[in-house]
Amino acid sequence: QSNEDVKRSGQSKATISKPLHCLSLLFPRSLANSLPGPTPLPFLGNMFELSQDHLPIYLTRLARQYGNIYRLSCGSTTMVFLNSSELIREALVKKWSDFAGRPHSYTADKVSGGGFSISLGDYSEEWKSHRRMAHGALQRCVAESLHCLIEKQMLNLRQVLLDYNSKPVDLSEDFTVATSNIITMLAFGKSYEKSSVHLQEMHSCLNRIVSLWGSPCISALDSFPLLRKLPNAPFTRLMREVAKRDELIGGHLDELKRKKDSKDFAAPLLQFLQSPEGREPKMTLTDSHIHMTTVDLLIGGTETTAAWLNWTIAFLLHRPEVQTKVYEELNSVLKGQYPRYSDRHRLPYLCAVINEVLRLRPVAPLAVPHRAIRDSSIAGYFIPKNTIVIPNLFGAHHDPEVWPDPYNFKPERFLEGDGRCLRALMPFGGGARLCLGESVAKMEMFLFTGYLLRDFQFLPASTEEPLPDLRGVASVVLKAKPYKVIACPRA
Ligand code: HEM
Repeated sequence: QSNEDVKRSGQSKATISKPLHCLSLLFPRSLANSLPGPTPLPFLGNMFELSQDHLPIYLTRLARQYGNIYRLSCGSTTMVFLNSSELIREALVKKWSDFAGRPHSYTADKVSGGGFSISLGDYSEEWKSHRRMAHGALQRCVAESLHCLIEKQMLNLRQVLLDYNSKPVDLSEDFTVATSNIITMLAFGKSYEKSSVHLQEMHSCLNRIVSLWGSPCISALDSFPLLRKLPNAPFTRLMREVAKRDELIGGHLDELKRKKDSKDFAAPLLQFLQSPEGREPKMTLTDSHIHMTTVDLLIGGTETTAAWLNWTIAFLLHRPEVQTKVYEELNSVLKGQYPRYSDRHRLPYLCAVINEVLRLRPVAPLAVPHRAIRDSSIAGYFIPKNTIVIPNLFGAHHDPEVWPDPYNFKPERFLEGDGRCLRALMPFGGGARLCLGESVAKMEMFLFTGYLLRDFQFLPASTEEPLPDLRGVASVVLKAKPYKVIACPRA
């Protein structure tokens, strides 16, 4: 523990009110009490801090006060927040086997199909084999069919934008349709129009699950078990949506099963998941595994990349000269052709823009909570088994020690220096729980921006309206607030 940290935790103690401090001493706190952090209230802990409107920004501010590692509690649960790439790397990468668990929680069990989910499932031999098989299948999709699927979706999206005829429109739903179609093509061999009732039903169901699950009246059930005995309308709604999700996805998978041996069976993910080459010893993927893999990929792979694309356009509206520079680079390198993923090394400025948007708006700003599966340590602090560890990726990406002028959009920072910036960028987390769809997302981001910026100039909706809000709305995914834009076809 550095002198600086000791000083910070001392300052924090001095600022809390005396009666509150005395009260808090009456209640034992479990975790390494040496960790700094705001004083928890009896019973409630730091509920006030945890229910802040834009949690990633608030947590980042706390890091300036308490240091890059601090603790907050909710009921009897203590959470450790990591706010720098160095600390996140120490926990998730260097000590990956200590922090690869997921918290056991009442509500996660209810939404994760009895523990078959990759994203919410705890670390175990079965989980490892399941994840390896899903990863292998996804990598084969990336190598064999993804490029072509993305190109097709980009040409569809191009037509949709041309049909808008330079009218100001909110493109977020069109981006979601494109990213969702890539996953549904991989998983079910199907794509949908924006107007499809089926697509809308699936999206609204998955979105409602994510937003209901993140709501305080539902998370409170994890920390305060007594509340589970009381009626809870949002929780009943959540369970209804989970049942609907399972019915929708189960319907698709049953249809694929029936078609399996027919000529029109085209669902690469399922094919690879069930192929003998990808099989793990001592592991048979059941229907429940396949069902939850599909749910994981649909949830993980739709809103994330779509939200990132929406942020990119928002930043480019604020900085038109960056848009011009990307266009000039595309033109001079590709001479009018569409980019291929293999062109990325020849388009450094475009890649720098992609990375800078990922830095400023990591779309999964607090990743997914980790759990210490054995006693360990971070930055010299003792971290007991079962402690919940939350990587604040947003905070790490705004750490002034690493990123000069951290709140400013400056793609150039990725072109300068010795690669330190790339090492500190962690939008996909790291270690055993690294985002399963990282390679899918990277190809999508590159081709989406390359295609769109080659064909269109994005202009503000009008001179009177303000430019898009860059603060956004933070839930599990960090999204831009709705805004309109003109997609003007390039000559
Ligand atoms: C810009 C796009 C994306 C970003 C920034 C992103 C970021 C993340 C992050 C931060 C995590 C949590 C890592 C942790 O627990 O420490 C995660 C997990 C995950 N992501 Fe992504 N993601 C993106 C796109 C995708 C896509 C396209 C897919 C699927 C095709 C996907 C599937 C998943 C899955 C299944 C997990 C859970 C992994 C596990 O628990 O082992 N993500 N992602």
